[in-house]
Amino acid sequence: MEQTNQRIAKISAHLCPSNSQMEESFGLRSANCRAKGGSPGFKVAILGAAGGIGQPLAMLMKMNPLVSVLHLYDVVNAPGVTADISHMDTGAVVRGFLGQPQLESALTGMDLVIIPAGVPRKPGMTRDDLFNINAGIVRTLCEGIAKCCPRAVVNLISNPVNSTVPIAAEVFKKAGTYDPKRLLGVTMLDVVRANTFVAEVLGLDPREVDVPVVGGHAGVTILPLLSQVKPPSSFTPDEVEYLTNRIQNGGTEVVEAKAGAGSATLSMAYSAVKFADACLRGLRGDAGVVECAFVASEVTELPFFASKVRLGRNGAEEVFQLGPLNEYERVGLEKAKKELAASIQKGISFIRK
Ligand SMILES: NC(=O)C1=CN([C@@H]2O[C@H](COP(=O)(O)OP(=O)(O)OC[C@H]3O[C@@H](n4cnc5c(N)ncnc54)[C@H](O)[C@@H]3O)[C@@H](O)[C@H]2O)C=CC1
Ligand SMILES: O=C([O-])CC(=O)C(=O)O
Repeated sequence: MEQTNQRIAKISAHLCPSNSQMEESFGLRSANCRAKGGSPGFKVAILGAAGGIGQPLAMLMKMNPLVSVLHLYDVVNAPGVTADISHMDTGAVVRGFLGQPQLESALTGMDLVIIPAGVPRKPGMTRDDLFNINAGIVRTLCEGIAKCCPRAVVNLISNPVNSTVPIAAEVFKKAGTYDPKRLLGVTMLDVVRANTFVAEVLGLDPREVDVPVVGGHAGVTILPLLSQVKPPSSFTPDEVEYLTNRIQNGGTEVVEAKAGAGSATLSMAYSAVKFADACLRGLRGDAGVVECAFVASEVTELPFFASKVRLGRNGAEEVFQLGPLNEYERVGLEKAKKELAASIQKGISFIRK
C-alpha cells in the first residue's frame, strides 16, 4: 500500500505539480491524472480561472469535447476551483496552478490561452477606469505566454479590451513572438447581447438571429450593424436608437443591476466559451468558422478593429470588410474610431514608454 501511494504521489507530482500541496490530504489523489493523457483534443489554459467569469468559464470548458487538457491559473483559490471542476465526469484533464511561480507551468504546451484576469467595474466606472490595474496584469501574463507558449492563440477578455489587446501585441512584439492572427480581443458578448435584444424586438428565437457588431468593446466603440442583421430585417428609427443604445450599454446595465458586486460574468462565460469553441474548431481545420473579434486590422485606418474574422488553423486567418453601412452607421463609425484611436494609443504607450 505504501509503495502504491508513493508511486501515485510521484505520478501526481509530475502531472499535477500545482495540486500536490492540496493533494497531500487525499490518499487516491492522482486518480484523475492517470489514464487520460492520450485523449485527442486541445490544451487550454484559463488565466484568472477563480474569478466571476473564470469559474463558469472553467466549468463550460471542462464540458467541451474539443478540450483534452484544461489548466486553471489564478493568484487566489485555484486549488479549490480545480478540485471542484476536476470531479466532473467529462474528458478533459484539469490541473490547477496558483500564483506567479506556477505561471510558466500553467502555460507550457498550451494551444489556446483565455484571459479573464483582472478587476471588474463598479457602478459609475468606465472600462477605461480599469486600465491602471489591468494593464499591468495583462502585461505580466502575456510575458509568460511569449516565453512558454508563443504559438498559442490568445483570447483576451480583461478590460479595457480596446487597450489590453494593443498592450498584448506590444509585449509579444518586444519578445519577438507577435503573430497578429493569434491575438484576439473577445467581443462576443456584444454579439450575444445584440442577437438577444434584436430577437426580442423582432419576436424571433435569438438562435436564428445574427447581428455583426464591429469597432471595439466600450460604449460608442461598440457598433452594431443593424442594416446587416440576418435574417434580413428592417427597423424603425426608434428601434434603431433603442437597440444601439441597449447594445452599447449592455455592460453598464449589468454593472448597475449587480450594484457593486461586479460586472457580467455568466453571460460573459457563455460568450467566452462560444468564442473559444469557434477558435478550437478553426484550429482543428473546420471550414467556414466566422465570428466577430477585436484584432489587428486593415479594415479602417486604425491598427486594431473588431469585425468578422474567419478562424482557422492559424487563428484569425481572414479579416472581413465591414460591408455597406447606412448613414446612421457611418456616423456611429466615425464616433467609434475617435474613441478607439485614443484607447489603442494608450495601450501601446503603456509598453513603449
Ligand atoms: N471582454 C468582455 O466582454 C468582458 C470583459 N470583462 C472583464 O473581465 C475581467 C474579469 O472580470 P471578473 O471575472 O468579473 O472579475 P473577478 O474579480 O471576479 O475575477 C478576476 C480574477 O482575476 C484574478 N487575477 C487578478 N490578478 C491576476 C493575475 N495577475 N493573474 C491571474 N489572475 C489574476 C483574480 O484573482 C480573480 O480571480 C474584468 O477586467 C472585466 O472587466 C467582463 C465582462 C465582459
Ligand atoms: O461592462 C463591463 O465592465 C464588463 C463588460 O465588458 C461587459 O459586460 O460588456
